[in-house]
Amino acid sequence: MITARALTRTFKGVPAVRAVDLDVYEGEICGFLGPNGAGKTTTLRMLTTLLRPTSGAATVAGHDLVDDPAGVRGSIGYVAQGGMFTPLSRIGDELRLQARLYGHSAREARRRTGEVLDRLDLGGFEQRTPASLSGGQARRADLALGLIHTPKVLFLDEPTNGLDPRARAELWTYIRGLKTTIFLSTHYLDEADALCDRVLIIDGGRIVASGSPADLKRDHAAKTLDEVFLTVTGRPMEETAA
Ligand SMILES: Nc1ncnc2c1ncn2[C@@H]1O[C@H](COP(=O)(O)OP(=O)(O)OP(=O)(O)O)[C@@H](O)[C@H]1O
Repeated sequence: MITARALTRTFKGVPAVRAVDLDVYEGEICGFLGPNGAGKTTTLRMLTTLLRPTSGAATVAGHDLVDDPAGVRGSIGYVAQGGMFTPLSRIGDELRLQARLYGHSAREARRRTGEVLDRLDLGGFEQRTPASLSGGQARRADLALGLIHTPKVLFLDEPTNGLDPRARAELWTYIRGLKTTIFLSTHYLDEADALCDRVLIIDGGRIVASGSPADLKRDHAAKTLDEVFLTVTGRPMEETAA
């Protein structure tokens, strides 16, 4: 569903992402981990067509990132950090608007809005504003917005950031239940372990480890992904977190 080969981005000659190769397969949840400044957001922004690669190539859902950015955009959902809704909008209005922007009729937009809210246990929340939701509900509403056009690949940037441990674990259940290909960045190693089929660790703009959580732990003789992270980056995740 996603392939990248030697994907590179420099800012004024300074490399942020260096020759990254990655493959994400249909239906899997792939976690993208790394310290602050490692290149996660830059990679995510390239794969979602928000930033042009300096060199290298990638396809998302079969569409070339550079030659067919519109094809990529039509096939993906992107849930950015920090809330997706306009503060004073009603949840239902914004979802319907988003569906219309993807070309659906008013009737189909209503149907999709109801369906996606039900799927995320937000039935009855159509008239609510984002400010009236709990942190976990707000993140679920963000997921709903990312899913309204039934994307083939969903990109999630730190989906559980700022949630308490219980709300995070609850959101994992919803994310698992989406049954679509998901590429998510996180700095929670327990999250990657619990949620992801496969994990990529990026450091200094390069992929320094990849594999299923179980394989990574076995290969590095580690009990936890924290230990794997320490081995491959040379420092614990907590030290690198903002
Ligand atoms: N627009 C930009 N101009 C110049 N440098 C940039 C720009 N965007 C990112 N960088 C640099 O590229 C490197 C990678 O940044 P990026 O935001 O991709 O890291 P990250 O892994 O997402 O970090 P964080 O976890 O802090 O969000 C950093 O050194 C950053 O300062």
